Amino acid sequence: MIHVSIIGATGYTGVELVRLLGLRKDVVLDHLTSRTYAGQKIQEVFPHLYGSIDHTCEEMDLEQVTADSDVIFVALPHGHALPIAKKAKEKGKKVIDLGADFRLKDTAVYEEWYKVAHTEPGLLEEAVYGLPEWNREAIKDADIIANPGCFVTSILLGLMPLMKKGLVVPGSVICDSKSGTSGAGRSEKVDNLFTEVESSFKAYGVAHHRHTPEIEQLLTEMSGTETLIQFTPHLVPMSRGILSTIYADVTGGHSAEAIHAIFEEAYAAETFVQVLPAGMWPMTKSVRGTNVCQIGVTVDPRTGKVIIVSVIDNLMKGAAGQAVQNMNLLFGLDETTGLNTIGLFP
Ligand SMILES: NC(=O)C1=CN([C@@H]2O[C@H](COP(=O)(O)OP(=O)(O)OC[C@H]3O[C@@H](n4cnc5c(N)ncnc54)[C@H](OP(=O)(O)O)[C@@H]3O)[C@@H](O)[C@H]2O)C=CC1
Ligand SMILES: CC(=O)N[C@@H](CCC(=O)OP(=O)(O)O)C(=O)O
Repeated sequence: MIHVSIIGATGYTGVELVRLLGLRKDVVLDHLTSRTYAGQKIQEVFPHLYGSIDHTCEEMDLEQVTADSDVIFVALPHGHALPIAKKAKEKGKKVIDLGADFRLKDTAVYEEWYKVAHTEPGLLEEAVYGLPEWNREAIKDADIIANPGCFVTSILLGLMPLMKKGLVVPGSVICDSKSGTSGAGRSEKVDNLFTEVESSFKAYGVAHHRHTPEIEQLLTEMSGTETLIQFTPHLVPMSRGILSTIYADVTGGHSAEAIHAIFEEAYAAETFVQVLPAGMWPMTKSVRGTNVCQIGVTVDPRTGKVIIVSVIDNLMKGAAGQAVQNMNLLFGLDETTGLNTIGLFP
């Protein structure tokens, strides 16, 4: 049995972890923490869990959580995973952080983009970036896993086959991403009110979104060449889903067929990345509720640009699903355990 605690179990990613792990026969949910709902049954806070998950939310007692758990999922705002990971490490327990505290390797970059002091540079050095399709072997032996950002996952999976082959012209990448509102979390924000979001569509974080350095760090690692990108996120009136359209110049004048073949080969063995046949383009609804990333790719023969369209469910492959995939790897399980579902369509 794997003993699991979820810190921040009443946020959107936390409750998705509860949904994914709560009925597993090989998992015991030890502690579900929340400040607001401490003392309340989670099935009363979230009626979709009614009759399935009987746990009561509690305030976090870090000593107890780290004593009881084999793995601790941290689904809190940035900065809050640092003391938890420190205590877990002292007690020899694993941490999977859904936030950004262990993603950026340079503390100065973290502090510049997140405006939070990084108090655990030593732990940062040993944390492993949790994108299994890139880093599978390292994840298996990690103590601290930095689960990637949601936009980041869609963009990295979209570009990885070309970056690994060094085919992308540095500085040419433009990432244009759209997210549903659950990407912003469950706390009250005027920007996420129905009346603000409904019948509308807007860009935000233009030229300064905090996923930019994370994407650049990973693309640089993948290609071995310092890579800057242009990234613009947008908010669209849907609850779940991310669609990223990525444009890049490639070296060597490859045809659409050749580029498509590179993607098919790169992901042939990957359960959670599906390269669609030429001419078929992904939509967010196809991956809703799944841990799958679907990718469409072509080359525009007029401009020579590669166009990649990548979709994920931000709460699944973009957060909780990927975190469970990482947990499966950590505990030597089949990576797909508990994640084999087909999307909810329509
Ligand atoms: N939503 C998404 O699509 C994705 C989110 N992430 C990241 O995952 C983490 C969780 O996100 P998400 O679930 O959306 O967030 P939510 O805002 O939905 O939930 C946050 C959770 O943390 C608790 N919390 C909030 N503030 C504090 C605090 N100051 N101290 C302790 N607990 C706090 C909340 O409960 P309470 O206030 O009751 O304690 C709640 O359980 C964040 O770091 C986010 O950036 C990553 C990828 C995708
Ligand atoms: C729609 C929306 O607001 N999305 C969030 C991204 C959430 C995410 O991936 O989380 P991390 O903060 O863990 O990187 C945003 O743009 O900030």
